[in-house]
Amino acid sequence: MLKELKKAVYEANMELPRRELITYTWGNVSGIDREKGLFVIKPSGVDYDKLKPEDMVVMDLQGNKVEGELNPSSDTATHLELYKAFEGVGGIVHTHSPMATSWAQAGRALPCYGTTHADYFYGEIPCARNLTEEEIREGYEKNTGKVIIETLKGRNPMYVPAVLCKNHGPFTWGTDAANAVHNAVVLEEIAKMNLMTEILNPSVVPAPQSMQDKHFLRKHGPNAYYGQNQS
Ligand SMILES: O=C(CO)[C@@H](O)[C@H](O)COP(=O)(O)O
Repeated sequence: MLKELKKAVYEANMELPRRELITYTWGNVSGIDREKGLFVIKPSGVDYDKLKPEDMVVMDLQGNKVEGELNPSSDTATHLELYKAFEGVGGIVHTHSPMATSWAQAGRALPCYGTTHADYFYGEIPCARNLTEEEIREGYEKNTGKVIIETLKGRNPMYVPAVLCKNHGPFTWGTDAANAVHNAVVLEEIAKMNLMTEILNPSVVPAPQSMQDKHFLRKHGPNAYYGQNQS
């Protein structure tokens, strides 16, 4: 079942150590087939150098495992909440990438200081609040998803395909698993650049809105024209 999607999700997971976004098993990638109402996610706690495409776990949108020998990622319920809330999302990534996780631990949102950010994320990348004790007891991973959704209320999640979870780490998403990993790589680079920017200039302010609009909308807006798709 879903052999192609399992291969794509496996490849996306293997990109995390290749891009040095994870250490040991600190992360996970999933991808969804919305026509079948199923998604594929990395198994929990399996070393990446032992991972195989056939190890990927198939889940339904009620959170039931429908195929796979191994237990799904411990963050599966977070991925599921995001798939249910964000219709355009085809793939989701969670990592503990050092720089983005440092901003998350500091409880800081990532302001848009330049065009690198604006090419991928429209406006600041927010930091979600901590879960309450009750939310943790009720279901940590499910409510992590709900807090991410709450944090982006009123914003287009495909325009801001990332949220930092306070004291935890980043979640990113995209049109498919590979695109979600691409956004995770860019997020880590932005986190690095933002830290150095603030060290070089503690009074730095976000890039002008007109610059942010141009850079984001030329690639992702309704009349995108970037690259080779210029009329
Ligand atoms: O956020 C966490 C732990 O804090 C998880 O992302 C783990 O680091 C990866 O868990 P599995 O996907 O292997 O269950």
